[in-house]
Amino acid sequence: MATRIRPSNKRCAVIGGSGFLGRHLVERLVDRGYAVAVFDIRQSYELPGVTFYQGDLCDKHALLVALKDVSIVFHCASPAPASDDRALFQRVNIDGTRTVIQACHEAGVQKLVLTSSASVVFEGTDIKNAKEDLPYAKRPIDYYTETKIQQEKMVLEACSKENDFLTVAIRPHGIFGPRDPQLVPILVDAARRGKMKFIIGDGCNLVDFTYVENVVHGHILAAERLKTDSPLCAQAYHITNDEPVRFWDFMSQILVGLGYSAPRYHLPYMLVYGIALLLWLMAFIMRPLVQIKPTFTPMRVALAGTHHYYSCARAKQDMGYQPVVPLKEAIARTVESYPHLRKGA
Ligand SMILES: NC(=O)C1=CN([C@@H]2O[C@H](COP(=O)(O)OP(=O)(O)OC[C@H]3O[C@@H](n4cnc5c(N)ncnc54)[C@H](OP(=O)(O)O)[C@@H]3O)[C@@H](O)[C@H]2O)C=CC1
Ligand SMILES: CC(C)CCC[C@@H](C)[C@H]1CC[C@H]2C3=C(CC[C@]12C)[C@@]1(C)CCC(=O)C[C@@H]1CC3
Repeated sequence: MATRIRPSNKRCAVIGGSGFLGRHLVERLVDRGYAVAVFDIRQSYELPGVTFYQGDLCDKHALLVALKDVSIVFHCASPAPASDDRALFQRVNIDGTRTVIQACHEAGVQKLVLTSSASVVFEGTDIKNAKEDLPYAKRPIDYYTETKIQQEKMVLEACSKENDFLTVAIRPHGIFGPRDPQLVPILVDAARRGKMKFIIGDGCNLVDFTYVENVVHGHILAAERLKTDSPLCAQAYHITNDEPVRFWDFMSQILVGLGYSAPRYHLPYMLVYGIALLLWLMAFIMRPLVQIKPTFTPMRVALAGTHHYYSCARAKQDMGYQPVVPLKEAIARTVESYPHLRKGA
């Protein structure tokens, strides 16, 4: 019988390694002595110890080149949630993830760590300290969430101890930190256009915002603790800062840190949600004629006006997870990293 030569445990690949989370993950893996292959549709930087492979993850042949001699694959590529393009989400998150799994099998990869999302259970209503056993959203709030659910199911179902292929899913929530192209830039853009004067709802809703280095720490712990006899096999894990914060306090701290005023006036949640829904519908109908990108999408309004925080007790118990950067320090580091977005810059 032919024996399969095991690739070195220190060779890994990061699919989506040019993105916000992916690049932070790559930098930390290199610090820890891993040789890293980045597979991404674009190359955004260069780093010693990292080999770049540019390609679409739906292309198995391109993936196989990057996965040669790799033992661990981190899959953190996805179209941006704001793209709202159903066909693109289906192609990349569902068909593409199926291709990633096939390529892992063919390349002899032993571990696949998926970046899922805590929002796979979010339906637009309050979630308080939820554990991972909460059922997937029956009515996902957008195509992004819908396809993240399918993606997570597919990766966890692919776990097979017999075939020496182990999988685990990390569910972060509200990732923020230096170089994030979403949260801080969108917030500042809204503030600059005078749209951040209002608090949606009573402003008391608690939310998890997770510093990117904590998310990276969760991914690396998961990869290193994922073994045939460990409880991590085929499981999903919430990774948060473990410090739920009022959504509007968090936004205000970022805004004030960058020199903008904090929102002050309250608007009823249902009113804003109704307007956002109407705008989304109009944008959808007019799409063939003109591209409109509303700041306040139904998803964003739901996220801004409800509780959504998650327990990471399972990650603490099974992989010894603890956040490495507390929220206060994380906000300070983030604000400092965006000098170009300061008021007046
Ligand atoms: N940001 C957040 O708050 C949260 C994110 N997540 C998950 O974390 C992961 C990383 O998110 P984040 O870093 O914010 O996202 P980014 O958009 O910054 O990174 C994703 C990377 O994947 C690339 N990519 C997209 N499509 C393909 C493709 N077909 N083939 C190869 N590469 C592709 C992107 O390229 P391009 O930019 O050109 O599209 C980008 O470089 C995602 O899976 C996301 O669902 C989960 C919870 C919260
Ligand atoms: C205009 C303001 C009302 C809101 C500005 C901030 C928002 C852009 C962000 C607040 C919560 C964020 C969030 C995500 C994206 C950016 C926010 C909406 C995700 C949707 C990213 C992908 C996920 O998997 C879940 C995230 C939840 C929180």
